[in-house]
Amino acid sequence: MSATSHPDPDPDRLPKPGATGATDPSHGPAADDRLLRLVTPDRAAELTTASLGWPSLTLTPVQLAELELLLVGAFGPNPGYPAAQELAGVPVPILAVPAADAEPLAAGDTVALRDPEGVMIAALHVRTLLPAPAGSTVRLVGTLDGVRLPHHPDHPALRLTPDQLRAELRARGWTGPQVGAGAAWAVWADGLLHTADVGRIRALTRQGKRCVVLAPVGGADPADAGHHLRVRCLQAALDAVDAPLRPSEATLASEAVASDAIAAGAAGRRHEPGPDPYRRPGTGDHPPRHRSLLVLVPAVPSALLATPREPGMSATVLPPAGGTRHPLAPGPAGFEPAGFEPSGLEPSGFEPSGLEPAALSSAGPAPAGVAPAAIPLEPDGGAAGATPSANADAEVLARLTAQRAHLASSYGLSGSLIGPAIGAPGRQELASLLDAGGPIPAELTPPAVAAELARAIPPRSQRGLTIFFTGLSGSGKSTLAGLLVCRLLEQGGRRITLLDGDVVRAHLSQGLGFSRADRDLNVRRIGFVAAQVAGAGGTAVCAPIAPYARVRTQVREMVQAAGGGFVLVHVSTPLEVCEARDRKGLYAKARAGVIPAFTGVSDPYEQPTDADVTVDTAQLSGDEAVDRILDHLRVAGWLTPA
Ligand SMILES: Nc1ncnc2c1ncn2[C@@H]1O[C@H](COP(=O)(O)OS(=O)(=O)O)[C@@H](OP(=O)(O)O)[C@H]1O
Ligand SMILES: Nc1ncnc2c1ncn2[C@@H]1O[C@H](COP(=O)(O)OP(=O)(O)O)[C@@H](O)[C@H]1O
Repeated sequence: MSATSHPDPDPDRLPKPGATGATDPSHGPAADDRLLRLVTPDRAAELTTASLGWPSLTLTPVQLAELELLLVGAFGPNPGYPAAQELAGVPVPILAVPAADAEPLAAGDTVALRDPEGVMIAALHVRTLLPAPAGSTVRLVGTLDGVRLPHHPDHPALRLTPDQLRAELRARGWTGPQVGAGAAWAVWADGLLHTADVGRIRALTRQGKRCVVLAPVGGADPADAGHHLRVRCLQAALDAVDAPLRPSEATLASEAVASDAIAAGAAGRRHEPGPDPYRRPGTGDHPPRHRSLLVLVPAVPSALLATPREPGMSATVLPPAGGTRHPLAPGPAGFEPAGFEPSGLEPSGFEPSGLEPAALSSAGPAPAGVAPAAIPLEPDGGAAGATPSANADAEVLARLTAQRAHLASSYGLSGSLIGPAIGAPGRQELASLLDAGGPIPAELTPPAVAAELARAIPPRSQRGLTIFFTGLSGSGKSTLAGLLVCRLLEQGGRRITLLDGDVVRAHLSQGLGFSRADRDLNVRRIGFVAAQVAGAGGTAVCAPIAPYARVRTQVREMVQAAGGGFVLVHVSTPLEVCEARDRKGLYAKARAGVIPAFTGVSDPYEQPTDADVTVDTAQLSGDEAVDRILDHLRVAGWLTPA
């Protein structure tokens, strides 16, 4: 999407990240790599003891990732949560808490910042609290004492701090005396790397550059299969970088060279001829396994940079950002912004960077926020597929670009490619191919990446599924669900779990009533079980009233996040018909006021606007209604044709 080189910082004002003295990074291990902002073990023990008397803040996964970025020095050698949200054009992490939770805090307090398991990561010495204009959150501003880095059980070999990456670059000889001459570039991979991206990396290596693929994984859940799938796919793509170039790739690679040349022109520098890019590893003096390197960084991935959203979008070349300027350079003495506005780094649907209020607790873990979707493909759309307006996108992109360019510079890299390459497939394009179980052409994604995706995401006909009926009492949900289950079992091929409304209430939701809160809890429980069933490859058929749209949407998202498909069936039988049937006599009791809050009579039913199938049993027989549902399942690929 954009290519930037990192010009030298203004030496009078802003130190290059990590630099504490003038050194040539190509000259062996240096004393200048001291970005890590952790206190000594003795001081950490002192802080841990003292923290027993402090208030605690349990950070969300995203806040934890942003704190990690601060502690590894990605925003400069003297981090903290500054009063300004953006310094030298680079957005910096902020820490926001609900206003009510911040009430007991005052300037001068120290707060223990903890991970979701209650382990203290840092001590925050609060300098000031800045109320948000909306009044719902408060920003904590202050300095940090880092106690330890957050623990990551996954992929330890791929997680390098800026210091460690700089050392690795030196060890590989991937540093150069000046920008552009053999120095390593960052290729940001917010989603996957496809054939066009591989071509772009090869184009860079043809220019003599080495590439470090920086994969933002901030907030990823190590127990999330999608996160691991993404990393496996990225590794497979790097293998493809070393494979011989196919003719179909050559076009994409030459486009990438042209695009990069524009960026290089904007940066005011010339490309230098590079070594033979097709030399197989192992023939050089210091043969690395790959011509490029994958590093997982605790930046928060952005949907905007994960996949092209429309043809041509990824051709945009932005001018170089002033990303090497030190974002934490002190502003005018006493400067405090008047208020705080959202940093706007993230599009809707992804968790806002640093904006989600943390939960303040005196001890122990608190509920963590939801981490950004790590599953690279959500075939039916969903949170990660949300598309904000074009203007908002442009603003967010500019801020992201500035931040990413700065981060790459912090990691010792001399330029950045940000966003997918021209020709990279969109999420929907890949999802459709995977849904159908068809081959993914090598022109779109390297075969090894396609194989990883296909292994993890089976075609719809073999994928877990939830069929979720909603409708008024007496509309026919149980009858149709029962009939549908029979038909599916007759056909074979799917393992089915029936979660009927009445049965669930007798077991899973025993004791719950019909208040909105109880109904929501009941439906969420059904959704939870359905997600487990579908995630394990089974088929859940659910038939509650589920009168509220919000919870129905949550259930859809839960099931899809578990890797299953979701089909919403609205049984739209009119109230008068349901009431006339009154099989259980409940409508009569509701009209008489004996049963309070009865759906359709004295309690709301929100008509679905997102139903995949709608059937009215006043118009259709049970068999006809089920035929319609089966037709939909076949056309959508959830069932193989009979
Ligand atoms: N106040 C009130 N409102 C609606 N329904 C009521 C109520 N009280 C009892 N019942 C009986 O409970 C069944 C609905 O339970 P659900 O779990 O499907 O409802 S919900 O989704 O939690 O709203 C529903 O069963 P169905 O007729 O199968 O829908 C009713 O028999
Ligand atoms: N076309 C139809 N489809 C489904 N049910 C029908 C139909 N026509 C009449 N009914 C009757 O309507 C009632 C629906 O009850 P039920 O399936 O328990 O609904 P719900 O689960 O939505 O409360 C049953 O008595 C069923 O026999």
